[in-house]
Formats: sequence, C-alpha cells, structure tokens
Amino acid sequence: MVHQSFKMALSKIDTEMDQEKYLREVTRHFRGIEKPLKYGPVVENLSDLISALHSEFSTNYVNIEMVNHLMLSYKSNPKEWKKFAKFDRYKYTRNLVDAGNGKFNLMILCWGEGHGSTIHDHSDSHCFMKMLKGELMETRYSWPESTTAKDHLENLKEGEEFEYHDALQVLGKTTMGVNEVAYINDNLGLHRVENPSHSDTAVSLHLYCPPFDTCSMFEKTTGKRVQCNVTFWSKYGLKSENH
Ligand SMILES: N[C@@H](CS(=O)O)C(=O)O
Ligand SMILES: [Fe+2]
Repeated sequence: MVHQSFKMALSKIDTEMDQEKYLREVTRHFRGIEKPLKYGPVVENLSDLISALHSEFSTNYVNIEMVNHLMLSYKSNPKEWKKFAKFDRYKYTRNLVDAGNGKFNLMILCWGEGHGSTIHDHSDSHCFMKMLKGELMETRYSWPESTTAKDHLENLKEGEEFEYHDALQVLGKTTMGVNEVAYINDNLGLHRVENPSHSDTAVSLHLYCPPFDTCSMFEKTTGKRVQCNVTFWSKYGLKSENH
C-alpha cells in the first residue's frame, strides 16, 4: 500500500514537473566535473555527441553530470565542425548547431584574434563551454550588489536596471585549451571570455540548457546592467538572413 502511493506520488512529479523548472533548480547545486566519468558512454564524433545529448534530454530528469561527461568525452575534430565555424572580422560569432528539441542549444562560437565578450550572465541556465580550437581566457566576476540610490533613477534609459557604484570584483581567471570544458551558471557568477591570441583564432562549442535568447551584460567599472538579445550569426551551417 505504502509502495503504491509512493509510486503514484512519483508519477505525479514526473508529469507535473517540467524539465525547464527542474534544470533551473539543479543550477543551484551543480558545479561541473573536470574529468569524464569512468564508466560513462564514449562519444566518437560530433553526431554521436548530438544524439547522446538528445537522448539525455528526452526525459524530464536530465542528468547534468552526464551532459558534462558527454561534452568532455567528445574529442575535437575540425572536419566535423568546420561547416558551422563562420567568422566575422569584428566580433565573435554564435553559430547554431542544434536546437535540441527546444530543450538545449548547442552552438559553435568563433573568436577572431583578440575578440572577446562583454561581462554577462547566463539567464539562469547551465552553460558548458568546450574548446575546439585555440585558447580562450575566461575571467569570472561576482554579481554587483544592487543599491537603491534614488538620484540615479533619472539617468536610467529604457531596458536598463538599477545603477551600482562599485567595480565588479574579479573571482578568477582561467585559460582553456583544446578539449577542455568549463562550466558556469549564474550562481557561480558572471564572466567574460576572450581570445588572448593576436595571431590565432579560437573556436568553442557551447551548450546552454534551458536555451535563452536574452541575457544581461554588465559594465566592469560601474556594475551597470543592460538586458541584451543574443542572436545567431548562422544556423545549421547557413548564414542567417539578417547578416
Ligand atoms: N555566453 C556567451 C559566450 S561566452 O563569452 O561565454 C554567448 O552565449 O554569447
Ligand atoms: Fe558566457
């Protein structure tokens, strides 16, 4: 009897708990793994990785550690990802590889020499970043503490949030090489990523779950926050129309 009601309770959770809500909840606890799992599945190529990710996301209870494992387990092969790697002269590009049935976004980011992102958050999603080529330097920052100084309100433009007066604090810096995977979520802070090389490009593979199309960007010296849309330079190997 107890067993049966327990089963009923579980099936209730299964149907009522949506995956997005569940993932946002795990965001609070997951910190990332550094090595592939000892007995985890082996990923031979990019299409294996994509299929394995789809099956991982097919249930409501995504094993985020397994997602991390799969990202670590794939070994970069430029022949497999070249068709997605489209560069721009002026800024890093975001190229959609797979929209994960609406459950995750897998994309390839192409970084020209010296290109970098602005300090940003990840809209409460999990973010895995795997190096495919070259090196990237990641700097992490703490969140600005918000204040309520009324005299700043009049200076706010539409879409801007509250002013902060102190510079963002640097939490750490890491340089990542080919096949390494970094993990971040809003709980772990903000970050900025840059290609420190002035002679080589860099390419990285990012997985976001749940997917998001806006995030916040921050000014380092004031902590000022602006909501921004994030767009794709290309989708499935084809250049987006608006570029
Ligand atoms: N999160 C950034 C890339 S990075 O700098 O981590 C983006 O999706 O554009
Ligand atoms: Fe990021």
